Amino acid sequence: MEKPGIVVTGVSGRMGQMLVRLIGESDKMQLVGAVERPGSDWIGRDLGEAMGGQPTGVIVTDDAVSVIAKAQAVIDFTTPAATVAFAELAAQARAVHVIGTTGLRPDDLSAISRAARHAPIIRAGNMSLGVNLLLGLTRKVAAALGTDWDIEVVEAHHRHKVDAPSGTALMLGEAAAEGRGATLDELRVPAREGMTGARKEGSIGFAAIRGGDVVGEHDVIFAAPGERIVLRHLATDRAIFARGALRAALWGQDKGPGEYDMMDVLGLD
Ligand SMILES: NC(=O)C1=CN([C@@H]2O[C@H](COP(=O)(O)OP(=O)(O)OC[C@H]3O[C@@H](n4cnc5c(N)ncnc54)[C@H](OP(=O)(O)O)[C@@H]3O)[C@@H](O)[C@H]2O)C=CC1
Ligand SMILES: O=C(O)C1=N[C@H](C(=O)O)C[C@H](O)C1
Repeated sequence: MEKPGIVVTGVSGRMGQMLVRLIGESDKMQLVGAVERPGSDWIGRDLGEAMGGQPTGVIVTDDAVSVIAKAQAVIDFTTPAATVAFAELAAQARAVHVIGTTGLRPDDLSAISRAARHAPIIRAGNMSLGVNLLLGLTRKVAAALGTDWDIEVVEAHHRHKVDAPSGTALMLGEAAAEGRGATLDELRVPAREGMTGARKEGSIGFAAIRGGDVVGEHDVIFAAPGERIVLRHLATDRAIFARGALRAALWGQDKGPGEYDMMDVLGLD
């Protein structure tokens, strides 16, 4: 069988470049397209050269339609608006769409669900094995402890991150809420400031730190009088996310239309 052809969107970005490097090292897939934002100074350049290395023959384009039309998978770590547009294009091409983009709003998620009627979409706010294992642990611990244990999710990321709380923090909050038989919307407390009043029993709080080059750190804190449990994931290399995304692109090749996540890919559910 021929190796699946992959299009990477947002190729000049932190995740885009990491994906291109790992696809170059893989013998299971091939890069067939590199997409950037219209107006980017990478457009029209050889991708390898733009990344500071040898020419690859892949020219960076803003014409996503033409490259996605010949791809088996699109791997997408960009922005919510771009991701919604790519979901429609991938659906038209019946290509697997792997979405790592975070900060998606309810309208974006509805558009993604519509696209998933035509092709498989695999979306996760965190594609690492460690975080996806942590989701299960968080659900279990939350289910085992009563509401006298306060749950707080604290995350830290690099100074360039534009959304908060992180997609991972929200997934961890959802897992904790699920463990308590509720939805996150019911229990979530947004970032605190000012005279907030005392903590509401059973709520789930979030706090975000931004600075330097932190790749991604997440703590789920369970705090009770006299003791605390802290579940922690530390990412020190973006390759963990890219490897998960590549695995998802291959996993999706024989799947029908629908929405999937990394728990499905990793067989963790
Ligand atoms: N699920 C996961 O495991 C992970 C998710 N992420 C998420 O992935 C996203 C990207 O992160 P990161 O790589 O750090 O961000 P970057 O800003 O480094 O990369 C995003 C790239 O997308 C490009 N882009 C923006 N709009 C378009 C468009 N319309 N068409 C094509 N390309 C476009 C940007 O171009 P330009 O800069 O020129 O605007 C940029 O190159 C974020 O939402 C982040 O939270 C990150 C890591 C792991
Ligand atoms: O923007 C990032 O960098 C990351 N984003 C994802 C998130 O929002 O959780 C995943 C990871 O933490 C890195």
